[in-house]
Amino acid sequence: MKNHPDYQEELDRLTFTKAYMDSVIAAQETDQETLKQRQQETVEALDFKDSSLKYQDMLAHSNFMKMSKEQLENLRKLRKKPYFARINYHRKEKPEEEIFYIGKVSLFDRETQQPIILDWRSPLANVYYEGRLGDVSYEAHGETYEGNVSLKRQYSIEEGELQDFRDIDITTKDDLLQESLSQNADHRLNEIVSTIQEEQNRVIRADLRKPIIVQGAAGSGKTTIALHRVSYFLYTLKDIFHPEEMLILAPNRLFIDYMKEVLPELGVDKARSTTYIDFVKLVTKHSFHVRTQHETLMNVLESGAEDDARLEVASLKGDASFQSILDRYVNEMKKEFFVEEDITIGGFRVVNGKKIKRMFIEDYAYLPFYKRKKKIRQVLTSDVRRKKKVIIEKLSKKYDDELDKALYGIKDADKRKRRVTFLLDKKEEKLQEVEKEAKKVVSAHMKKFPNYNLTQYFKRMYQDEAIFEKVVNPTLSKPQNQKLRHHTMTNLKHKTIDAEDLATLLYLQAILFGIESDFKAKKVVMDEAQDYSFMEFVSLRRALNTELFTIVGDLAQGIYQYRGLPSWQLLQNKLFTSPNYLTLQKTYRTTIEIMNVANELLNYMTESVPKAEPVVRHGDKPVFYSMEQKGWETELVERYKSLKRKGVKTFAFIGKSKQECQLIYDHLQPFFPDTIQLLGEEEEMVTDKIIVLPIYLSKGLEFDCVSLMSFQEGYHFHELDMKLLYVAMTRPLHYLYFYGKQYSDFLLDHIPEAKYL
Ligand SMILES: Nc1ncnc2c1ncn2[C@@H]1O[C@H](COP(=O)(O)OP(=O)(O)OP(=O)(O)O)[C@@H](O)[C@H]1O
Repeated sequence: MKNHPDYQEELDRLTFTKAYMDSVIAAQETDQETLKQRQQETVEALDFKDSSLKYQDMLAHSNFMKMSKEQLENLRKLRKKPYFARINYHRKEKPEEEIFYIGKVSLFDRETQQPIILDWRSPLANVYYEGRLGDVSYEAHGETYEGNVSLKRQYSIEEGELQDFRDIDITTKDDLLQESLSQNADHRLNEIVSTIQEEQNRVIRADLRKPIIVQGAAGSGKTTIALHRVSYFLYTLKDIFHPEEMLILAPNRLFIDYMKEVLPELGVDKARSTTYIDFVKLVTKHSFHVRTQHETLMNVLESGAEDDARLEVASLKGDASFQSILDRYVNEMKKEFFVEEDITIGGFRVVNGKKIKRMFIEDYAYLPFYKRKKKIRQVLTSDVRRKKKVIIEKLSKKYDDELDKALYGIKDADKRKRRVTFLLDKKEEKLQEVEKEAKKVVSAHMKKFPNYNLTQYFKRMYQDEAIFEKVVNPTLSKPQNQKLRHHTMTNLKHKTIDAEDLATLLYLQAILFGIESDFKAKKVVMDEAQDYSFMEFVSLRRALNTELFTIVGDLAQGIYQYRGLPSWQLLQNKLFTSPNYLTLQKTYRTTIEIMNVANELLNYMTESVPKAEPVVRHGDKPVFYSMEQKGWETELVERYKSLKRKGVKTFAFIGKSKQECQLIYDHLQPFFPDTIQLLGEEEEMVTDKIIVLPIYLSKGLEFDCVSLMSFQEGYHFHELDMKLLYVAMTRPLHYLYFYGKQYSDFLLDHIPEAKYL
């Protein structure tokens, strides 16, 4: 690097950038006098010549910047690595080529508006990610700018010191990517802004106003890219969207913790990240116990009862056809709001019943039913108040006229007195009656409207046989009907619902009661999206009333296939108007040797998902170790120690089910007394421990070395087991081992022998 002709220039640039950052940081912290003095010192310390004047100027401007605390904090962090790339770009309209340095956030010279660092999310930075050298164009503010890139350079900067830099051209492979992939996993998502690849960049920057569905192979960067898209979204639409309006849905809390590590870096930590189960609980405030899809999966795996009615019912409740059942139910419930009686006070009609019904059906049709009810109450209250005044005036006038008549028309004093007293009393009584009636009439009328809560609505759908039959019959067969009702009613006796009922709750909540504005996300990101049922998508779409979904998943990893999405087409055809659909085929996590084995399983799956293409990185072939051999545990310990010595950091023992994991833990704990952790759903991973976890919890995670273990539960040659195995096999970065009784425990008998040892 030191012999490179640009070495000095690069060194100077880094020194200047750091000095500039220091000035900006100091400007926020220090008083102006001290600042001037400090700047003077910094300028004197900079000994590069040509551009020093320009730099001095820039430094002098740095104190005008006003920054938020957060920006300042970011700047401090970034000082260690201000930028990671540079482009030399000649825009057609400009007289000469310009140099741009690209980093995680932008920094501008206040006076000239020239970028000192260009944000990776800015339109111009797209040029770095897309294509290679030569003619390129980029879009900003609806305009296309043509130009030419003559240089793309990557930097490796550590603790503020330039370690290395190299140029990318058509022939050189992406060294930085290779280097980054060869590192160890430390239970967190890596920083990848500097190595985002072209196909990934397309996902990040795809039209932000449209929903996007991404089918991506295991390890293709779906999670990472989805989060970068969030960051890009917030940057590009910062004036319109706030991070709080963003909802990120992940499969479990463990995964959320894992994601959160990367969120602050991307500036999206204020987004709400949660699971679908927790989100529905928050929004609907239901108090049922939820039997999760994970529990169901475990039951299936541990009891082998795959034709369980529970699975069939879950599949029915998640299916697209269930929406018509719910719509029919909602329609039935709607009829109860058609209250058509007039409102009268003192015998006068004050509101026409037809008008009240019309308010519900037409005027407030855009509102949820109970919000309409509330509006109607408001309108009726004000109508009654207004009309009451008129009635009182009319009545008063009527009695006053009669009084006049009595006073001036009745000659007999006694008669007159009686008549006047009578009229005065009558007037008083009538007016009081009107006042009294007016006070109560609206409340009394509103009682004619239904008044149930969400739980009651949910129960009623199943408990009221006539309604149930009416709404379900057109869609389901008799036996399906019976199973659905029987299963749900049994659940309800135990105050329990299935995870698949949550979509019903959210759907009903949205239509009947509406969603509190605090929970109304405008943009939704769904990871591991293949595991959501169609109705879960429908319920979110309906509840949040937005099309802005980023949906990433992999059908080959659909281990909840009894309820999950059968294809992405369903979303494309039935849920969104014209979503973008993109695929990510290259896989970055694991080595060619491991992927070669995992890819074999895809041949046997019913979904036609393309095979993952590993980025060129070789490693050891996966190895099978027999548990029949005496002393295999001691060998395992030795293997572990040797890998540790080699610098391998994270290890996982993965079992098919929770039960299997308990066996793994119990058996191996004596061999790793202080270094093994059996992971539960609510627990955090302890650093430096070997993690024992079931496949469903390993989703989305990665480890340097993964050992699949089968004490009791082997994998069978059918769809679910192949998917489970595929998920497990694609977790390691570097090493994959199988520990079992025979090769067939891991379906290795269906995989060419040459691919493993
Ligand atoms: N462009 C990239 N540069 C460097 N590393 C990358 C890049 N893209 C992805 N990776 C790395 O590849 C690994 C897999 O990424 P990620 O977990 O986002 O993939 P995924 O598609 O969600 O995987 P899975 O579906 O198997 O859970 C991570 O370690 C990530 O940092």
